Amino acid sequence: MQIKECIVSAPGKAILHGEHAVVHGKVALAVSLNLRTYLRLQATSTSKVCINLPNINTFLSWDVTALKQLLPDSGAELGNVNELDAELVRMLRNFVGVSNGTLDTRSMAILAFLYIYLCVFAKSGELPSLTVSVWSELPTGAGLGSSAAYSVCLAAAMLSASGTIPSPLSDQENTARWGEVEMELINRWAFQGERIIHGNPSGVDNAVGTWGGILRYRSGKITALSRVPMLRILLTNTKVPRSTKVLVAGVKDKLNKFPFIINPVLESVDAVSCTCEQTLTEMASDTPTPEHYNVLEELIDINQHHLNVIGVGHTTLDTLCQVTLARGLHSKLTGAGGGGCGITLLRPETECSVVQNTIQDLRDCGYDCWETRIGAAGVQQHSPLAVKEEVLEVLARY
Ligand SMILES: Nc1ncnc2c1ncn2[C@@H]1O[C@H](COP(=O)(O)OP(=O)(O)O)[C@@H](O)[C@H]1O
Ligand SMILES: C[C@@](O)(CCOP(=O)(O)O)CC(=O)O
Ligand SMILES: [Mg+2]
Repeated sequence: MQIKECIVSAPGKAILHGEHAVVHGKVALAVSLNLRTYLRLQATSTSKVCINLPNINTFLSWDVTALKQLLPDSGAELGNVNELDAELVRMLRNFVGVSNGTLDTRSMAILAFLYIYLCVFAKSGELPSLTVSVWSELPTGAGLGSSAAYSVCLAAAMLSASGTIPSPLSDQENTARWGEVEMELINRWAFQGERIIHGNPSGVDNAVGTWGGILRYRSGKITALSRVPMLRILLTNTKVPRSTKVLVAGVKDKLNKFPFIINPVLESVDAVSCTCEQTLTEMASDTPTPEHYNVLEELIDINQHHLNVIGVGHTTLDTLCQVTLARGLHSKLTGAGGGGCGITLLRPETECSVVQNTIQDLRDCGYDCWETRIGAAGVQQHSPLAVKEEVLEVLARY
């Protein structure tokens, strides 16, 4: 088989409103970030499959012959793109030696890689030897969708390398995007990767990683919001580690235990997302007014309280809210919570000195804090010429 080498990237995301509620069929609004995960796939003649994941200090390889033994004898279809093949996941767990229910970050990343590799290449008839290296600008496990960006890159690279989807790069272009049909397929395989890492993902993160921009997401229905004002957002990483899988499972337990208490909270989060969407649409079609920003701030405060009610807050996130409020700015957690990252809305009239002082206050708390640009492009393929030198250097190191 002729393996097509490639470099792909996908963005991280911030959820404006609707995290957790979206897992239970409610609306979420999410934006892509200008922080990306990059993956380089190279063909080799070593008869080995190698994976290099420097962000999580994981470097492994397997003989292709050993991996072939995981394929069904009968030539039966392996891993349907629309559902997770539980038997294959069980075999892979045995193969890499992890127990069911493990939360070990490395194991999840490896399982997702092997699962997508086996399913995609088994369909194309042959398991090739190759080396995959992944490097991300995103903090891992901090609420900015690193797992989804990783899964989107895995899906795009393997579908492209196997020839399942064509390369979008032309001679004149150094960076290009796939068409709708290919992106749909990338998104579906990425969702299976997210399932392995998260347990029960809503699919919003991989949708943003694939399409980029600003999306409304509900039960698999993705709507791109084309008319939105340019929002200025501060991102703060409390650096408290947490696992999306554990937090999502915790909300489910609470919902099962107190359905009449938690369901109305999730309904209210849904209404917050819808009101935010309406406000953003109004702001884009008219000149944004201070009153619009007051509404956005109130929605942030309401949602942050709701997220505390459903048990995904953290004292460091409370501190983030208090510190920014002391400077007149409103914050909420973003992603799964329990630590990780929060977002702070900046108003157009917020003075530069206020932003700088807020960033310093948050850094004094031991947090990372920076202003971000939202709405970056979704999954892309790059020629080496189009990749920043420092990223290429890390990818080429292994
Ligand atoms: N660059 C990366 N390299 C390897 N694995 C990654 C990378 N980024 C994310 N992952 C996988 O995703 C997991 C983090 O996912 P998650 O808990 O959902 O946090 P988040 O998606 O908010 O960053 C990691 O433990 C790892 O398994
Ligand atoms: C909590 C949730 O809504 C978002 C999780 O995002 P992250 O993995 O924390 O970046 C889960 C999901 O939508 O699958
Ligand atoms: Mg995640």
